Amino acid sequence: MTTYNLALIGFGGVNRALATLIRDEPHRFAALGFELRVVAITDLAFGSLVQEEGIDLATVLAMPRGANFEGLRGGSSEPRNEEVIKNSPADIVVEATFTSPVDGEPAVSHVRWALAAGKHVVTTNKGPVALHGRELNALAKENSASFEYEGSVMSGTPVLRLAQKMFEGLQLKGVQGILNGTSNYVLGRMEAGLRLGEAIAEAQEHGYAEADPTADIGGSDVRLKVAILANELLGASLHPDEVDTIGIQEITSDQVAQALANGQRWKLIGEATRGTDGKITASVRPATLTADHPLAGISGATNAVSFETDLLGAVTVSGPGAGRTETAYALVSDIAAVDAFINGGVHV
Ligand SMILES: NC(=O)C1=CN([C@@H]2O[C@H](COP(=O)(O)OP(=O)(O)OC[C@H]3O[C@@H](n4cnc5c(N)ncnc54)[C@H](O)[C@@H]3O)[C@@H](O)[C@H]2O)C=CC1
Ligand SMILES: N[C@@H](CC=O)C(=O)O
Repeated sequence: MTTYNLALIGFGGVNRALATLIRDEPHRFAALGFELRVVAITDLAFGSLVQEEGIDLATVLAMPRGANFEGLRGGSSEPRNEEVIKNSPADIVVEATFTSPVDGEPAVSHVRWALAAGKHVVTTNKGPVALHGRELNALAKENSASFEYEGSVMSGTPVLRLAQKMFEGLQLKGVQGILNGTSNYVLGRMEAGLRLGEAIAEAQEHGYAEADPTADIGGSDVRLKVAILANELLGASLHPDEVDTIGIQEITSDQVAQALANGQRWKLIGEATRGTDGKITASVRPATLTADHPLAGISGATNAVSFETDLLGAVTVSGPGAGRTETAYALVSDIAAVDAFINGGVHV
């Protein structure tokens, strides 16, 4: 059976959930026809660790926050990201550091270094895809490497591959969705009477929120996702700055209660639409939806996206939009796509 060597860049909620799956559920990967070995980890907090024969995941997963890799063989308290990405014996670089909605860094550099070195990249980080997707896909092609990012939109729910594979022969006219788990969770908890700050703290505990949750609440997380959907599925060349964005930060508990009393729910809606002139316009804004709207019933960290098609009308997909293990699954599906790429199988 093929063994893929992984370098985990970022050892927070998502990559720790992936490491836990690799440690506890090797049969899941064996069923896909490969096994996974983590040969390197880097993280701002833990430093870096390289062990060619494979890192003992039980040991590193048991390390508390505040500890670092110095003292372990091949370990350092410095996060030597560039050295690890370029020189470790990893076949696949798993990028799950923090998302910058402004310039995508440091993740953009991580992805560039890996692809330029001919290493495959799987990532849940929206920044590189939304801000530099075209350039990075070209770099991947140039270096015969695979660049996979299913988890950049709607966590483990496979919206990108589903639309790319299953909507063949249809024309997509637009997409509209609830694309942020944290804000949707927060709005639901405000309906239950919590204050905004209390609800955000709960979302952080569940692992839904960004490192800086103003990205969730202020709409910049959805702006990146809308740009990705527009560029990947509608053939646009949209920069996230071109997506008019209003978040939910100004929505008050009174407004939430008032809407409920009127049979409505506040939702943060991201959309991209192809106009009659072919131009794609996109926006993110809060809206009150009546109960009969297909997105009104989407609660908690669940997300949903409606694809507006020419022959079927609206096709709506819903599923987890955030969560550590749910997002780690996106990486599993991306690694399976890398495997298919390497073996000349079906690859989107
Ligand atoms: N948690 C979720 O539900 C989802 C997360 N994502 C994305 O996945 C990525 C990871 O998310 P989480 O694991 O939840 O975040 P997290 O905040 O738990 O972990 C990120 C880790 O990256 C490390 N890090 C930050 N900058 C670094 C640098 N320059 N070098 C090395 N390490 C660095 C941090 O120390 C932290 O341990 C983010 O980009 C996020 O937007 C995407 C979909 C869903
Ligand atoms: N913080 C994001 C995580 C996934 O992208 C969210 O809440 O949706």
